[in-house]
Amino acid sequence: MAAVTLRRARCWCPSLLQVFRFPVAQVHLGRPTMRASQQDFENAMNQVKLLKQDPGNQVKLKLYALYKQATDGPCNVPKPGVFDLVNKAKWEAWNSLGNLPKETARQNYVDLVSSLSPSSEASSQGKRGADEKVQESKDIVVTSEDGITKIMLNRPAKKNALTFEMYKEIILTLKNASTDNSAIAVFTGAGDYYCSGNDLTNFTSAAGGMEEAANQGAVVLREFVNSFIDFPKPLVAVVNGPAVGIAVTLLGLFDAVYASDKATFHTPFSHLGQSPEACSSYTFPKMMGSAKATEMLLFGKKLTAREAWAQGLVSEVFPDSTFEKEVWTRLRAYAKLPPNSMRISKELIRNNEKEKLHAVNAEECTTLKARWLSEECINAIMNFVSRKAKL
Ligand SMILES: CCCCCC/C=C/C(=O)SCCNC(=O)CCNC(=O)[C@H](O)C(C)(C)COP(=O)(O)OP(=O)(O)OC[C@H]1O[C@@H](n2cnc3c(N)ncnc32)[C@H](O)[C@@H]1OP(=O)(O)O
Repeated sequence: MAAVTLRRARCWCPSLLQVFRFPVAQVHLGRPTMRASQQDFENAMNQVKLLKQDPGNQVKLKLYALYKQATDGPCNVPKPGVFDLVNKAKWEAWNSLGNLPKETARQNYVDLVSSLSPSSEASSQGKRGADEKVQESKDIVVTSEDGITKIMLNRPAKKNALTFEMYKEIILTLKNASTDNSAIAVFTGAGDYYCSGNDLTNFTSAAGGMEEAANQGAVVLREFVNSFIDFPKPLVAVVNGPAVGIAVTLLGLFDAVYASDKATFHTPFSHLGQSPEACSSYTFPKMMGSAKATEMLLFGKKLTAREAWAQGLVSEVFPDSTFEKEVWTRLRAYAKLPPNSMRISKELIRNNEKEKLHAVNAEECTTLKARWLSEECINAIMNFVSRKAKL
């Protein structure tokens, strides 16, 4: 009979652990099996504690599921309720293993941990060093050259989805850029996406539960959007690929938007049980008329770059093959224009509706806070999370 002592792991980011408190166990299961032995299993559990980098919620879910299957066998406990987000995701991950034999689960656990082990971390870091990409690990890369502050969303493996930390970093970056020596500020994305919008695990991985996360989310979002409303210099988006959610709605607060013809613009708020943000409930109908804004903001119609141009959301579309070269050449020329003149002209344009934009932002944040706690939204987010958990 197995004797299992549960305790909490102390590794990676504490807030993530609070979410997926998968047990690190001292397990005595008796005889070793033909494949991964009990000792291998225990070693793997210890290795997990030594990981320097958070492997992400999906991997943690997988580890949790394999651990439970290896120790308790197939999942036969009741499914947690719809509002018990974390336990429901864990249950789904475990349940998805069906009747996988304990020995196989144990072997899979050992294999998974070994793929995350410090030696593989070290070798991948070594590769990065050889490429001299010093800032590779940062999610927001800020550079300043030729009068341009370039703000690159740099989380390509997650399609540049925005974490809470990234929102906060961007607020600070814009604050710095508003007083630095550059003439203009430019946002772009690393990899094939511009940005896939809000990281949908922001809420499932919040330490203090959904209500606390919704409160904090609304405060951060309001400040985040305010920093775009108030940014004093020309703000340009170089949309290198698909944009989703808040990455699209924010564009209504930019001064110019240049898009590759591979870019798409998608705001699936109703699909997510959410509502528009970044002042788009005001800027989109004003820009494209209410019929077209409804198709995007209520029905989640995805636009091509050319359609977005036709609606006034995009300034100009470029062939992907020449996009980077053409756009940056142009931006370098714009950045040589007299900066004070550009700043004053922007102020004239923006001052006409700054007050209105702040009021809209406040109302949208209040509305969203309630949406995040709704069953429609919670279900949509959990569907996304659990879809991945089953991979
Ligand atoms: C302070 C809080 C403010 C909140 C403001 C409110 C903002 C609202 C919004 O922005 S709503 C929009 C939210 N975004 C989405 O709904 C997009 C969700 N993602 C997807 O639908 C797809 O991932 C995709 C279409 C962007 C890309 O699909 P595909 O090409 O098939 O790639 P993958 O799905 O395999 O994605 C690769 C990898 O990235 C992870 N990922 C992508 N987008 C997100 C995201 N928005 N949140 C979290 N994770 C994301 C995805 O899970 C994969 O990870 P994995 O490799 O499985 O670990």
